[in-house]
Amino acid sequence: MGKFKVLDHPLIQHKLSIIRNKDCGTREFREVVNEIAELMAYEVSRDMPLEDCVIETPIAKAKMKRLAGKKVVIVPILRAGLGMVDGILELIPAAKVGHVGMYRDEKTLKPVEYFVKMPDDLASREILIVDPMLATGGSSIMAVDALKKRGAVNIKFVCLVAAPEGVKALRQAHPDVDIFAAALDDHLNENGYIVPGLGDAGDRLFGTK
Ligand SMILES: O=P(O)(O)OC[C@H]1O[C@H](OP(=O)(O)OP(=O)(O)O)[C@H](O)[C@@H]1O
Ligand SMILES: O=c1cc[nH]c(=O)[nH]1
Ligand SMILES: [Mg+2]
Repeated sequence: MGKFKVLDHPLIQHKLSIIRNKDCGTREFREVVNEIAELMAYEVSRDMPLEDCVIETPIAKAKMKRLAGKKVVIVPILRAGLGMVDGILELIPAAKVGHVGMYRDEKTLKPVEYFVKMPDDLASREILIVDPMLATGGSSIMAVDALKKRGAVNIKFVCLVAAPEGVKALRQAHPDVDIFAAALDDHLNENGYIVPGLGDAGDRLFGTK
Protein backbone atom coordinates (compact mmCIF):
# COMPACT_ATOMS: atom_id res chain seq x y z
CA MET A 1 0.00 0.00 0.00
CA GLY A 2 1.31 3.46 -0.92
CA LYS A 3 1.77 5.94 1.89
CA PHE A 4 -0.52 8.79 2.87
CA LYS A 5 1.44 11.62 4.41
CA VAL A 6 0.33 14.98 5.80
CA LEU A 7 3.19 17.47 5.45
CA ASP A 8 2.83 19.42 8.67
CA HIS A 9 5.83 21.74 8.35
CA PRO A 10 5.03 24.99 10.22
CA LEU A 11 5.46 27.12 7.08
CA ILE A 12 3.03 24.93 5.16
CA GLN A 13 0.49 25.07 7.97
CA HIS A 14 0.84 28.85 8.31
CA LYS A 15 0.39 29.44 4.58
CA LEU A 16 -2.59 27.11 4.47
CA SER A 17 -4.31 29.22 7.11
CA ILE A 18 -3.88 32.25 4.81
CA ILE A 19 -5.58 30.67 1.78
CA ARG A 20 -8.37 29.09 3.83
CA ASN A 21 -9.51 32.58 4.86
CA LYS A 22 -12.54 33.56 2.77
CA ASP A 23 -11.19 37.12 2.55
CA CYS A 24 -7.95 36.04 0.83
CA GLY A 25 -8.14 37.57 -2.67
CA THR A 26 -7.19 36.00 -5.99
CA ARG A 27 -3.71 37.49 -6.17
CA GLU A 28 -2.66 36.37 -2.69
CA PHE A 29 -4.40 33.00 -3.11
CA ARG A 30 -2.41 32.31 -6.28
CA GLU A 31 0.88 33.34 -4.74
CA VAL A 32 0.46 31.34 -1.57
CA VAL A 33 -0.77 28.18 -3.35
CA ASN A 34 2.48 28.23 -5.34
CA GLU A 35 4.52 28.80 -2.19
CA ILE A 36 2.90 25.83 -0.47
CA ALA A 37 3.43 23.66 -3.55
CA GLU A 38 7.12 24.59 -3.57
CA LEU A 39 7.52 23.65 0.09
CA MET A 40 5.67 20.39 -0.50
CA ALA A 41 7.89 19.54 -3.47
CA TYR A 42 10.90 19.57 -1.15
CA GLU A 43 9.36 16.78 0.95
CA VAL A 44 7.83 14.88 -1.95
CA SER A 45 11.19 14.69 -3.74
CA ARG A 46 13.00 13.33 -0.67
CA ASP A 47 13.34 9.80 -2.05
CA MET A 48 14.27 10.67 -5.63
CA PRO A 49 16.92 8.24 -6.89
CA LEU A 50 20.54 9.38 -7.11
CA GLU A 51 23.50 8.01 -9.05
CA ASP A 52 27.23 8.28 -8.49
CA CYS A 53 29.24 10.70 -10.57
CA VAL A 54 32.72 12.17 -10.56
CA ILE A 55 33.12 15.95 -10.71
CA GLU A 56 36.35 17.84 -11.16
CA THR A 57 36.35 20.78 -8.79
CA PRO A 58 39.03 23.51 -9.18
CA ILE A 59 41.01 21.54 -6.57
CA ALA A 60 40.47 17.79 -7.15
CA LYS A 61 38.26 15.03 -8.50
CA ALA A 62 35.33 14.33 -6.19
CA LYS A 63 32.86 11.44 -6.05
CA MET A 64 29.42 13.03 -5.94
CA LYS A 65 25.73 12.18 -6.36
CA ARG A 66 23.31 13.54 -8.93
CA LEU A 67 19.68 12.84 -9.80
CA ALA A 68 19.33 9.64 -11.78
CA GLY A 69 16.93 8.70 -14.54
CA LYS A 70 14.65 10.65 -16.79
CA LYS A 71 13.09 14.00 -16.01
CA VAL A 72 10.19 14.13 -13.55
CA VAL A 73 6.75 14.90 -14.99
CA ILE A 74 4.40 17.27 -13.16
CA VAL A 75 0.77 16.66 -14.15
CA PRO A 76 -1.72 19.30 -13.01
CA ILE A 77 -5.40 18.34 -13.11
CA LEU A 78 -6.95 21.36 -14.85
CA ARG A 79 -7.84 23.87 -13.87
CA ALA A 80 -6.94 24.14 -10.21
CA GLY A 81 -3.84 21.96 -10.43
CA LEU A 82 -2.24 24.62 -12.64
CA GLY A 83 -1.94 26.78 -9.53
CA MET A 84 0.70 24.42 -8.09
CA VAL A 85 2.92 23.98 -11.15
CA ASP A 86 5.13 27.09 -10.98
CA GLY A 87 5.89 26.50 -7.30
CA ILE A 88 7.12 22.97 -7.98
CA LEU A 89 9.10 24.13 -11.03
CA GLU A 90 11.01 26.50 -8.74
CA LEU A 91 12.55 23.41 -7.13
CA ILE A 92 12.56 21.04 -10.11
CA PRO A 93 13.05 23.44 -13.04
CA ALA A 94 13.86 20.76 -15.61
CA ALA A 95 10.62 18.85 -15.00
CA LYS A 96 8.30 18.18 -17.92
CA VAL A 97 4.65 19.15 -17.59
CA GLY A 98 1.72 17.02 -18.79
CA HIS A 99 -1.91 18.14 -18.52
CA VAL A 100 -5.10 16.32 -17.61
CA GLY A 101 -8.28 18.36 -18.09
CA MET A 102 -11.15 17.30 -15.89
CA TYR A 103 -14.15 18.88 -14.24
CA ARG A 104 -16.56 17.56 -11.70
CA ASP A 105 -20.18 17.41 -12.82
CA GLU A 106 -22.00 19.58 -10.27
CA LYS A 107 -24.96 17.21 -9.90
CA THR A 108 -23.39 13.75 -10.02
CA LEU A 109 -19.95 14.86 -8.65
CA LYS A 110 -18.45 12.48 -11.22
CA PRO A 111 -15.39 13.72 -13.12
CA VAL A 112 -15.56 14.41 -16.85
CA GLU A 113 -12.27 14.20 -18.79
CA TYR A 114 -11.80 16.79 -21.56
CA PHE A 115 -8.06 16.94 -22.30
CA VAL A 116 -4.92 14.83 -21.95
CA LYS A 117 -1.46 15.75 -23.23
CA MET A 118 1.59 13.94 -21.89
CA PRO A 119 5.33 13.87 -22.54
CA ASP A 120 6.76 10.65 -23.95
CA ASP A 121 8.28 7.73 -22.02
CA LEU A 122 5.84 7.95 -19.11
CA ALA A 123 6.77 4.40 -18.10
CA SER A 124 10.30 5.38 -17.13
CA ARG A 125 9.50 8.65 -15.39
CA GLU A 126 8.45 9.69 -11.90
CA ILE A 127 5.09 11.46 -12.12
CA LEU A 128 3.64 14.00 -9.69
CA ILE A 129 -0.08 14.55 -10.22
CA VAL A 130 -1.05 17.83 -8.58
CA ASP A 131 -4.45 19.22 -7.61
CA PRO A 132 -5.19 21.40 -4.59
CA MET A 133 -8.32 19.42 -3.65
CA LEU A 134 -8.93 15.70 -3.06
CA ALA A 135 -12.65 15.55 -2.30
CA THR A 136 -14.58 12.41 -3.35
CA GLY A 137 -11.45 11.15 -5.10
CA GLY A 138 -13.22 10.78 -8.45
CA SER A 139 -10.97 13.22 -10.33
CA SER A 140 -7.69 11.92 -8.94
CA ILE A 141 -8.69 8.30 -9.60
CA MET A 142 -9.61 9.13 -13.20
CA ALA A 143 -6.35 11.08 -13.65
CA VAL A 144 -4.29 8.12 -12.41
CA ASP A 145 -6.33 5.82 -14.70
CA ALA A 146 -5.55 8.11 -17.66
CA LEU A 147 -1.81 8.07 -16.91
CA LYS A 148 -1.61 4.32 -16.28
CA LYS A 149 -3.41 3.75 -19.56
CA ARG A 150 -0.52 5.63 -21.19
CA GLY A 151 2.13 3.53 -19.47
CA ALA A 152 2.84 5.40 -16.22
CA VAL A 153 3.88 3.22 -13.28
CA ASN A 154 5.58 5.51 -10.77
CA ILE A 155 2.94 8.01 -9.65
CA LYS A 156 2.59 10.30 -6.62
CA PHE A 157 -0.46 12.47 -5.92
CA VAL A 158 0.10 15.85 -4.26
CA CYS A 159 -2.77 17.97 -2.92
CA LEU A 160 -3.27 20.77 -0.44
CA VAL A 161 -6.49 19.72 1.26
CA ALA A 162 -7.72 16.12 1.40
CA ALA A 163 -11.02 14.71 2.65
CA PRO A 164 -10.96 11.31 4.37
CA GLU A 165 -13.46 10.04 1.79
CA GLY A 166 -11.12 10.93 -1.10
CA VAL A 167 -8.02 9.48 0.53
CA LYS A 168 -9.87 6.19 1.12
CA ALA A 169 -11.23 6.03 -2.41
CA LEU A 170 -7.90 6.87 -4.10
CA ARG A 171 -5.98 4.37 -1.97
CA GLN A 172 -8.55 1.67 -2.71
CA ALA A 173 -8.49 2.30 -6.46
CA HIS A 174 -4.71 2.81 -6.73
CA PRO A 175 -2.91 1.30 -3.73
CA ASP A 176 0.48 1.84 -5.40
CA VAL A 177 0.14 5.66 -5.45
CA ASP A 178 1.69 7.68 -2.60
CA ILE A 179 -0.51 10.59 -1.48
CA PHE A 180 0.86 13.81 0.04
CA ALA A 181 -1.41 16.49 1.51
CA ALA A 182 -0.91 19.70 3.46
CA ALA A 183 -4.00 18.90 5.54
CA LEU A 184 -6.51 16.13 6.16
CA ASP A 185 -9.87 17.79 6.75
CA ASP A 186 -13.01 16.56 8.46
CA HIS A 187 -15.58 15.49 5.88
CA LEU A 188 -17.45 16.33 2.67
CA ASN A 189 -20.69 18.31 2.79
CA GLU A 190 -23.85 17.43 0.84
CA ASN A 191 -22.49 19.28 -2.22
CA GLY A 192 -19.22 17.36 -2.22
CA TYR A 193 -17.19 20.28 -0.83
CA ILE A 194 -14.48 19.67 1.73
CA VAL A 195 -15.28 20.91 5.27
CA PRO A 196 -13.72 23.18 6.44
CA GLY A 197 -11.76 23.19 3.14
CA LEU A 198 -11.12 26.40 1.26
CA GLY A 199 -14.05 26.53 -1.15
CA ASP A 200 -13.67 26.03 -4.89
CA ALA A 201 -9.94 26.09 -5.54
CA GLY A 202 -10.27 26.68 -9.30
CA ASP A 203 -12.63 29.61 -8.88
CA ARG A 204 -10.46 31.18 -6.18
CA LEU A 205 -7.29 30.79 -8.28
CA PHE A 206 -8.74 32.18 -11.47
CA GLY A 207 -11.31 34.64 -10.12
CA THR A 208 -14.29 32.85 -11.68
CA LYS A 209 -17.57 31.88 -10.10
O1 LIG B 1 -12.12 14.60 -5.60
P1 LIG B 1 -13.22 15.15 -6.46
O2 LIG B 1 -14.57 14.95 -5.83
O3 LIG B 1 -13.18 14.66 -7.86
O4 LIG B 1 -13.06 16.73 -6.46
C1 LIG B 1 -11.86 17.36 -6.64
C2 LIG B 1 -11.80 18.06 -7.97
O5 LIG B 1 -12.73 19.15 -8.00
C3 LIG B 1 -12.04 20.35 -8.33
O6 LIG B 1 -12.02 20.58 -9.69
P2 LIG B 1 -13.29 21.20 -10.50
O7 LIG B 1 -14.17 20.12 -10.97
O8 LIG B 1 -13.90 22.24 -9.63
O9 LIG B 1 -12.61 21.81 -11.76
P3 LIG B 1 -11.76 23.17 -11.88
O10 LIG B 1 -10.40 22.86 -11.33
O11 LIG B 1 -11.77 23.45 -13.33
O12 LIG B 1 -12.44 24.23 -11.07
C4 LIG B 1 -10.65 20.10 -7.80
O13 LIG B 1 -9.69 20.97 -8.32
C5 LIG B 1 -10.42 18.66 -8.15
O14 LIG B 1 -9.97 18.46 -9.48
O1 LIG C 1 -13.98 21.52 -1.55
C1 LIG C 1 -13.79 21.32 -2.76
C2 LIG C 1 -14.16 20.12 -3.40
C3 LIG C 1 -13.90 19.98 -4.72
N1 LIG C 1 -13.30 20.97 -5.41
C4 LIG C 1 -12.93 22.13 -4.83
O2 LIG C 1 -12.38 23.02 -5.47
N2 LIG C 1 -13.20 22.28 -3.51
MG1 LIG D 1 -13.43 24.11 -9.44
